[in-house]
Amino acid sequence: MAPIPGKREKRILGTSLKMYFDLPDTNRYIDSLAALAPAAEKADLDLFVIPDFITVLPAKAKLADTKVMLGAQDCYSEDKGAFTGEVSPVTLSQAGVKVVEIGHAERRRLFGETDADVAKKAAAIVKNGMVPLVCIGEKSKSNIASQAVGIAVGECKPQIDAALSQIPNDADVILAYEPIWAIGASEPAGADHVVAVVEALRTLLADRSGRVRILYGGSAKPGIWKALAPALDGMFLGRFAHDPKNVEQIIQEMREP
Ligand SMILES: O=C[C@H](O)COP(=O)(O)O
Repeated sequence: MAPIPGKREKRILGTSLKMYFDLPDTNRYIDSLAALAPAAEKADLDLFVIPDFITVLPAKAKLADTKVMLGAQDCYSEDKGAFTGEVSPVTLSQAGVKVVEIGHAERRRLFGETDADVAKKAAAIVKNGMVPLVCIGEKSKSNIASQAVGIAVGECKPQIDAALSQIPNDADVILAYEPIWAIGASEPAGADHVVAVVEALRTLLADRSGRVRILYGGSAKPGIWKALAPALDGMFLGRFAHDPKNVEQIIQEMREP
């Protein structure tokens, strides 16, 4: 069903733990996030957490009595076969994963993930009943503010086109707009830039009938949501979620007025 003009999607907040925590720390972290589930529900917010593969199953057990969605940091594009070291989307789905992150800047840069890989993985994720969380973003920061939005949209468009090319028009998708220069930085991208880019990206998505939610990621932290809220559906946290108090604070900031 096409979105009703002016109607906002349910807000969504989540974090990827990347490879920051060891096993005991990840388990402790999942416990603390589970404890925030009632606050997220009260704020009418979807909350998700993406641990490493090893912790997916214990995390599923810890989150069983909550509505916190479980994610995975990657998956392979085939369901089964001779693909040593890869993780099947079938297995992830069976393990309780609802959201699978693909195309993160670190995977593109360090592990050679391409737009074509992202497209195949998105198809496999949707086929297995999960939602692709597709990371997009421009590589460099333009010094000329008036050109920065156009450059960003120009780099994000082929990433989006590829990710959506192999999935049905009515499939739900989450996009995480993460300017690469803002990932792992001390400060997030400026809200004016993010809002302008995301508004432009939404016009490219107008023909989709499935639910599209767009998150901001890249040094996202407490205090920035209000300025992003007019254009964004949520935030994708990294390091600044490591202290659960920050997540708690952001949940409060994201409550509908
Ligand atoms: O997956 C999360 C993003 O890459 C942002 O990470 P960061 O907030 O640590 O920069």
